[in-house]
Amino acid sequence: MKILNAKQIREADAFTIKNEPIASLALMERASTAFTREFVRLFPKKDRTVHIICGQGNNGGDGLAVARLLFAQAYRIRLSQIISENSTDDFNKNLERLPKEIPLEKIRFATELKVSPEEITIDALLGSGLNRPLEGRYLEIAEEINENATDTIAIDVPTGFCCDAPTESVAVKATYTISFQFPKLGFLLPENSKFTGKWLVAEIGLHPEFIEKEKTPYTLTEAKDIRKVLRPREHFAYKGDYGHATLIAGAFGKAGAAVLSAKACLRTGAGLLTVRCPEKCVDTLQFSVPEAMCDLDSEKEFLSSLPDLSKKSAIAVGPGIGTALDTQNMIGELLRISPAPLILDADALNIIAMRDWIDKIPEGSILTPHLGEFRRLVGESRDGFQRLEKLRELSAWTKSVIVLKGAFSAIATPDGRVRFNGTGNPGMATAGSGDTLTGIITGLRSQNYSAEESAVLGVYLHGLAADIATERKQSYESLIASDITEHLGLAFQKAQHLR
Ligand SMILES: NC(=O)C1=CN([C@@H]2O[C@H](COP(=O)(O)OP(=O)(O)OC[C@H]3O[C@@H](n4cnc5c(N)ncnc54)[C@H](O)[C@@H]3O)[C@@H](O)[C@H]2O)[C@@H](O)CC1
Ligand SMILES: Nc1ncnc2c1ncn2[C@@H]1O[C@H](COP(=O)(O)OP(=O)(O)O)[C@@H](O)[C@H]1O
Ligand SMILES: [K+]
Repeated sequence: MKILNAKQIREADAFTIKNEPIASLALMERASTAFTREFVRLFPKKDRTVHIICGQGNNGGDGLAVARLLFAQAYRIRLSQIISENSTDDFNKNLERLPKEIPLEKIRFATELKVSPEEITIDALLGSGLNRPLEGRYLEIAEEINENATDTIAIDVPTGFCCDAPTESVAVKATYTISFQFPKLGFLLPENSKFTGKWLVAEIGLHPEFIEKEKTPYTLTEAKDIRKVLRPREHFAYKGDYGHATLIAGAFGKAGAAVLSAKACLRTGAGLLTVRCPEKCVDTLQFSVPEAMCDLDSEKEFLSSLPDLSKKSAIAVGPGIGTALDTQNMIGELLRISPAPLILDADALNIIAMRDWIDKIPEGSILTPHLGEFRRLVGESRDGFQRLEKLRELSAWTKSVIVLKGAFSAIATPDGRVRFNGTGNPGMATAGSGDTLTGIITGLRSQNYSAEESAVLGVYLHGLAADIATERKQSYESLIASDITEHLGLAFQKAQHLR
């Protein structure tokens, strides 16, 4: 799914109006109907008054149409119209169509607006037409909503929310945002979830030809993209067909990281797996993952040297390795001689940052930093937008795929594209879930998926498995990394659409 900026969305609206063709008023009706459908799903009970706060632009026009549509479904509605000098034609037409039974209050000063916690508040004040930070009356209204509303549902975007740049002033903090056709880039960045709340996208039938041809570096991966890339297992397959992966992982006290990665790698379908680990990790590994072979380092407690890496289909390094000097030197050697593209995670990334070795990363590798590791690699970012630019730069610089982990993990490729992932949940903010991801990506890379495919598929399946685990038997609180691996089977089935 493409992520377009506010200007492109305006152009998509205009193109649709001209070429479908459809009257702009009818398009507004379609958008409002789509919003109403989602709203009714979220709030099927009609026991609370719905207070709709409208500006006089097209976002306010949507608000008026939504008022009429909800009123027709027997919701109790009241409207506040924030009076300003101008109004759009479609706003005016929807005002004419508004049933007389709906109470409408004209608000000139912010102090006249009363927001009640007992009501459901719909924010239709400003949408994607925002062209400067909120100030004066609009700012006071946003503050009044934030202070007193309990459930605020934003039409398209919360008032004051900036789609494509940091939101620098006050904005409405919505409980839900029901957005039209496209997720907005800002929805995917961590500092903005306080404004959007939970967001969802309502399809409004903007012209497919426009969407097809419009260029953007940003997309959100959908189930159908995954299905296209996943390859079925061959009937006459032999384990050698699915590669021999190597995982360089573990240190004394951190054998668990190696175990989690190894299990996830095998559960993802690698033909063979060898884990290179310090001696003190071996028993734990062999006991917990008997399917994996172990290759012992000469050191007992930490890794100090490389195993034989010839004929390996994927080499992952990092989970639980620590940063001992010998381990640092081992990483230096690996970057120098690596015969196959690498998957670099955790302390391998920390070592690269400490030793200033970004230039040495072999082309075609996959890096999987979380926010902290990313900061160590490329320094502080002012905000999520600048961080995205740094992500794209790092990918181009290293000619590698970079997975910036978090909610909506972002996967950058050297050609400048960024693919966001929508599966996963906050239960995954738990020890070892990153180690599991490394295993999954390694398993895919080992089966000869490209670096980009492995990252996109891996992150998707990782999140999907966590979602299934949470839905079936865990809560966000109780989810642990092993649950993710245990549910990879169901994730594959769902992704392949067998169930
Ligand atoms: N045909 C279309 O273009 C469609 C538009 N739709 C709706 O229209 C919205 C966009 O409508 P508009 O472009 O009319 O804009 P808005 O309704 O978002 O804003 C109205 C006007 O407010 C002014 N404004 C901007 N920033 C301000 C600020 N900080 N303080 C005070 N005033 C400010 C601007 O002059 C802007 O044109 C979308 O978010 C969506 O809800 C939908 O109905 C779908 C179809
Ligand atoms: N709130 C969240 N929503 C979705 N996914 C999340 C969330 N928090 C963490 N994750 C995912 O969980 C994993 C955590 O990885 P990481 O921070 O490296 O954990 P660890 O170091 O403990 O293994 C990443 O894949 C990340 O995308
Ligand atoms: K709004």
